[in-house]
Amino acid sequence: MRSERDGKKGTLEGLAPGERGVILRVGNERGPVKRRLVDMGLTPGTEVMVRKIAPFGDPIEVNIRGYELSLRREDARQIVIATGEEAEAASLIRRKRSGMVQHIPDEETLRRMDADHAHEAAEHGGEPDYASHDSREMKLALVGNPNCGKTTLFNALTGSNQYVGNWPGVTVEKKEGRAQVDGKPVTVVDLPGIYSLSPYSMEEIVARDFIVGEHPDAIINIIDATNIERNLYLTAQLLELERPMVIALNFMDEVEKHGDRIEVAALSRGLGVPVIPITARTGKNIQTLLEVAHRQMHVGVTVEPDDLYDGFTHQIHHKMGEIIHDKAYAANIPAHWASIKLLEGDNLVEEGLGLDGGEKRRVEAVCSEYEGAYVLGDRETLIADSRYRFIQSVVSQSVKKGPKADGLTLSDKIDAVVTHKILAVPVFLLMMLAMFAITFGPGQALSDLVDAGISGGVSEWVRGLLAAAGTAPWVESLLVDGIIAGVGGVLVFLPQIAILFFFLSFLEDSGYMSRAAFIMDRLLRRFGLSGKAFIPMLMGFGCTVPAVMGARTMEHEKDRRMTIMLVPFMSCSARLPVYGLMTAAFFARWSGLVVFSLYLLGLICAILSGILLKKLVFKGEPAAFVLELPPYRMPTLKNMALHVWEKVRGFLVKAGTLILAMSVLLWFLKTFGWNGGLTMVTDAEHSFLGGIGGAIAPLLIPLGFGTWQAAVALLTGLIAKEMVVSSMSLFYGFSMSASGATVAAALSGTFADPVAAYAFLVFVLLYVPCVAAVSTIYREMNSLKWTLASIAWQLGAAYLVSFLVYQIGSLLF
Ligand SMILES: Nc1nc2c(ncn2[C@@H]2O[C@H](COP(=O)(O)OP(=O)(O)OP(=O)(O)O)[C@@H](O)[C@H]2O)c(=O)[nH]1
Ligand SMILES: [Mg+2]
Repeated sequence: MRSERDGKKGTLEGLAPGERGVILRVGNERGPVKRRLVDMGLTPGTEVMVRKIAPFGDPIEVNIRGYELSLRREDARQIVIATGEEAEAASLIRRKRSGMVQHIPDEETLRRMDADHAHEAAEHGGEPDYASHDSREMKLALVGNPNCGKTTLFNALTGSNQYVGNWPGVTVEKKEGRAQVDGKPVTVVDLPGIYSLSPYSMEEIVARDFIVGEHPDAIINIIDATNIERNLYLTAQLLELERPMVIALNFMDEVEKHGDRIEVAALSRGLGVPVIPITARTGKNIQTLLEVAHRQMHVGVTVEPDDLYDGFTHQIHHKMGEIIHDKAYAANIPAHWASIKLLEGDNLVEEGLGLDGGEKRRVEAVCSEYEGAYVLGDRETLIADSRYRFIQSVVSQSVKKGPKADGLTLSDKIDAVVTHKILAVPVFLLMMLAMFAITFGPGQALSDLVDAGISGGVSEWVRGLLAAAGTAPWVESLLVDGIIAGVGGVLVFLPQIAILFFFLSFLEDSGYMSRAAFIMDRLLRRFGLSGKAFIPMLMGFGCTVPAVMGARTMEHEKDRRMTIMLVPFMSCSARLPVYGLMTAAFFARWSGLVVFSLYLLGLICAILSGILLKKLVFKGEPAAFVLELPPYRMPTLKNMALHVWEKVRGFLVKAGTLILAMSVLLWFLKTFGWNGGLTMVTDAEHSFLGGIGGAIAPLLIPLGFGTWQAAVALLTGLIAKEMVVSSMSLFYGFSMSASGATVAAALSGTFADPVAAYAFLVFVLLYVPCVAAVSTIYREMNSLKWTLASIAWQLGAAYLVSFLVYQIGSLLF
């Protein structure tokens, strides 16, 4: 019998935490999962180590090429590995074999290639077009892997405040901004992150279409210097585009902290493009970067990407070029790149070129020749391998890893708890509980202070002023009962909203989001979603609009639609004022717990909907789950303050515009009615609102709050959820500094008991989010049918669940 040390062959799935192996083969069939694995560095010959196994035994987290990646067991099963001596033997054989089959082009071929290149350059105008460059504003594209700091750099260059977070997939659409270089303005374009130029998900397609289709004048390729090998894989593909390019070596602060050394000059020599070390977070060296990028735009193409491949790949690539070269120029697709993409089997490029039958057959023949010559794998892996070997040769000459920090890194220590196989889920729930307890505990006290200020101070002051001026009673009513009650009623919740966003932004900036996806994958997969869906769901605690857009990172269209259907159930911050008002009135001592139960209920409804939708509509296999887990980073105060401020500002603007206007409108509709003509009514029940609300109210009786006030409040909530609070304070005219008991007494007309109040909260939690969210859903779904379906689903869920809550609750309490 052989001992463990002798090594064994098996799949990655079989490794225990801490075990290492060398990849022999990745998958049998070509497909998106396999391509993604290969793009992310899982190529034959690479060492992998299993780091962790998620709660419930799936997915697993591996370390590959110096970074952490999570993948499912079923995908890990496709990866054949060897361990111990077996691994050494395997890599020896591999080296020999690949040496054996390497064809070095002979002198004659090389000469012919050179001549071709010269010919090509002359024919298609290799000279840069200075005149046209000077007459229009030039465009610089920021391109790089997800989470490598593109947006941070974008913000530093353009002075913008675009969203930055420590997880892959923050940016999902392209954004333009302006920067100055040599006194001239240039346009800088921030793009979603990509791992390769073979896109999978919607936001990645945006990036590739821009880079390849819209011809930016130069590319700034940002590289995470702490993870250079994997990042350079995209660089290799960008070099294939033969565009003016400069490399921004980001995260230099972390490199220095780790004690690594990067020979920038050697790296630049190896890659054939300028490399500028920067720290995007502090803005260090970014002006130099901009100047070099600008120079590159004028210099034009500076690289000869043929060096990227081994001799045989080079030769095959050349053959491919001969077949498609004219078509590529006609289709305005870079020929060198198109040839290599065809060899990799990229369908999008194949369609774009519009090859005829004969050409397709010749392309196939070349591909077969390529695959046939190697014993090691299919063309996709072969090309990736070729690129990675080039990268390794460059990296080995330019990067010196510092003395490895012995023992566990900080990230490991945090992960030991946060992704622990038993503790992970309780830790998540505890974190949420703490977040809501603080928001609704001490946060509530802060709100009360503001509250006292507004109602005690402002209202009384305005009342006094108006009385002194002797204005008509309706003016006082409009100002005090309409505007101050409506807008002020919402404004008092500002501190709580700020606190909630402070916590959310801490989670987003720290690196927890990817871990949450890692922990939840197994659970979410039950209803056919990947753990990635959990990221948009968590974002939904902030605001539904960006969360719905965040679903773009889902690889399958089905998954994306389903995620969009679920996200509105997550309780957004606009619902917070409603919780604040009602819990203070009806659940004084238990308000934190009651609110937590609502957040949890939203989550549960999302998951239950997922299970149902999966059974009914979105049948099929869940998409792959391959997700990078970035190291934890201490969130910067500046970034968090910025997030909070953006939200607070948005909230203030909303209060000053939408909510103000709506409050005036509501006041009007509540104060006047139609009685043969426009008349001021004494009893609001006879007002316009009373009429509208009264028509809907009977529907709400089974839910416990069948009054016109509740009906109207819910209607106005469609405009913005905060309006529910404005409406209530408008209708019941309770003073805002009133104690919970007084408010409860005022509201007792609608809510006979806490059960009815809770049912109302449940309805507010689950029913259709605001118009802004619905219009985002419409845009992202790009279908009226789906938008209506989503509205109907949410209304149905809200009605059903609050019905159950009220009916069952009334029996129990
Ligand atoms: N220490 C350090 N952190 C940085 C630096 N640049 C960016 N970060 C952090 O890295 C994380 C990712 O930054 P982003 O700018 O959102 O990255 P991105 O490339 O736009 O990511 P996606 O939009 O997801 O593709 C954030 O937590 C940043 O604060 C840097 O130079 N040093
Ligand atoms: Mg970004």
